[in-house]
Amino acid sequence: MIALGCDHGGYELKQEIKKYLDEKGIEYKDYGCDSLDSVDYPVYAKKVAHAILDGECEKGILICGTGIGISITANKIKGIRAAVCTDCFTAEATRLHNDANILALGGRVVGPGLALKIVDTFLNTPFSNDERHIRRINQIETE
Ligand SMILES: O=C[C@H](O)[C@H](O)[C@H](O)COP(=O)(O)O
Repeated sequence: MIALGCDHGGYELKQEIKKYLDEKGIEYKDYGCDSLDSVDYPVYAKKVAHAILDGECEKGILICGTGIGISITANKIKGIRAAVCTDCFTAEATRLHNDANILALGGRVVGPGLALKIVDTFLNTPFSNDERHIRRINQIETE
């Protein structure tokens, strides 16, 4: 199950991502927002982060205008590793190396074509389980 969340700056891209996940038969839960009306991104970052930490969802996708505010918020929560990605290389690397559990996207930065490829890469790349990456992730968690 994938947790989705956005603010008004990410709403349109979230709709595209939902269509894509429907086509692929990937289950998701949408934690809002539900329109283009102006809202505060921390609300949705926290909902998605807690859905992952509570075990309701395995991974999350958060979208705001840039992906930055929403990822900063999510990364304040222990156990969350949110990565802003604007390309597929980074999306793959953050799964392999950082075991990122949230993909953050900028609805005002990436177009839907690229965004869907980034989503696909993020969701389909497993963590490497490499000892050096586990060691480093553990150092993040103990800070
Ligand atoms: O990092 C923050 C996000 O990009 C927000 O989506 C953005 O700040 C919203 O801006 P505005 O309220 O001007 O639409």
